[in-house]
Amino acid sequence: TRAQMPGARITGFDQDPAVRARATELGFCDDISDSAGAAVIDADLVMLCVPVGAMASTAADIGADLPADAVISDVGSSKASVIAALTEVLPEARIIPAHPVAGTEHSGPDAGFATLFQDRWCILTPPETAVKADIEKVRAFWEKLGANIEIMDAKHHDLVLAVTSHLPHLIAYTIVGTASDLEDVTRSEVIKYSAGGFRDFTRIAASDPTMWRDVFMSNKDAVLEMLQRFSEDLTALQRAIRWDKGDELFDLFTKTRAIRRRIIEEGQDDAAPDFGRHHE
Ligand SMILES: NC(=O)c1ccc[n+]([C@@H]2O[C@H](COP(=O)([O-])OP(=O)(O)OC[C@H]3O[C@@H](n4cnc5c(N)ncnc54)[C@H](O)[C@@H]3O)[C@@H](O)[C@H]2O)c1
Ligand SMILES: O=C(O)C(=O)C[C@]1(C(=O)O)C=C[C@@H](O)C=C1
Repeated sequence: TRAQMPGARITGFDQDPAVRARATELGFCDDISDSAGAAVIDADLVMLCVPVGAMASTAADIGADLPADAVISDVGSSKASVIAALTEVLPEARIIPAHPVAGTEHSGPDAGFATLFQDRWCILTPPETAVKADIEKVRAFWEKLGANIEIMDAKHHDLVLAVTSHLPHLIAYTIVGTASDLEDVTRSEVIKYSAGGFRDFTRIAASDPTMWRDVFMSNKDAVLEMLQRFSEDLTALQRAIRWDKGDELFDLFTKTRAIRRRIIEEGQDDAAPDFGRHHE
C-alpha cells in the first residue's frame, strides 16, 4: 500500500504484539496503535484483515471510535456471513465488503509483497443500501494496488468461491490428511517419493488453519452444496475406473486440460504459487 499510495496515512493495529512489532520493523504503517479503537479514530477507510470468524469481535472493538463518515471494508474470503456480522455489530456504519482474490499459503506480515494484488481480481459485495461514493472509495483503493474490480452479490460470491477456492483447499487438506494417516513406513515413503502432484496439494494444505477453519464454518451452505456435486462426480469417476471405461476418463481429462489452457491464456495463471516455491 505504501508504494502505490505514498500520500496516504496508514495506521495499523493487530491483537498480537509480535505482529505489531514486525509490521513496525517492516515499515508498513505510519503509526501502529496499541488498541483497535485508537487505530480508527480519524480514519476515512478502515480495512478489517482478520479471520472471518473474528470480524464481529473486531468490529465491536472499533465501534465506539469509528467516525460516522468512515467507510468500513474487509478482506475476508467469504462474504455473506461477514456482511451479516458487521451489519449486526455496526448497524449505522458504511460497510463495503471486499475480497481480494490473491494470496499464498503463507500468512503474517512477512508473507506480503508489493505486487500481490497486481492484475488480480478484487470482488466487492456492497449491500443494497450502499452509497455509490463509498463503493467508489473502496474501488479506487484496490485499483491503486493494481487489482481489477468486480461487483457481485455476496451470496453469489460465496457460491463461486466455494468451488474455485474453498473446495480445492478442502480437497488438499483431505488428500494430505489421508496420506499422513497411512501407517508409519508408508508415510515416510509418501514424503520421500512425494511427486509433483502431491507436492502441489501440500502447498495448499499448508495454509493457515485458523483462516480456513473460519472460511468453512462461515460459508457452510455453499461449501456443502459444492461438496455434494463434487462427491457425485467423484463417484462417477470411481465407476468409470471400476468398469474399465477409459474413454470416460479420457473425455473428462480432455475437458479439464482445455480449462487450464484458458486460464493461462486469459492471464489468470497464478504468480502466487511461484512466490511460495521460492520460499520453500
Ligand atoms: N491468505 C490468503 O490467501 C487470503 C487471500 C484473500 C483473503 N484472505 C482473508 O484475509 C483475512 C486475513 O488473512 P491473512 O492471510 O492476512 O492472515 P494473517 O494471519 O496474515 O493475518 C490475520 C491477523 O488477524 C489477527 N487475528 C487472528 N485472530 C484474531 C481474533 N480473534 N481477533 C482479532 N485479530 C485476530 C492475527 O493476529 C493476524 O495477524 C482472512 O479473513 C482471510 O480469509 C486471505
Ligand atoms: O494460492 C493460494 O495459495 C491461495 O490459496 C489463494 C486464495 C485462493 O484460493 O486462490 C486463497 C484464499 C483467498 O481468499 C484468495 C486466494
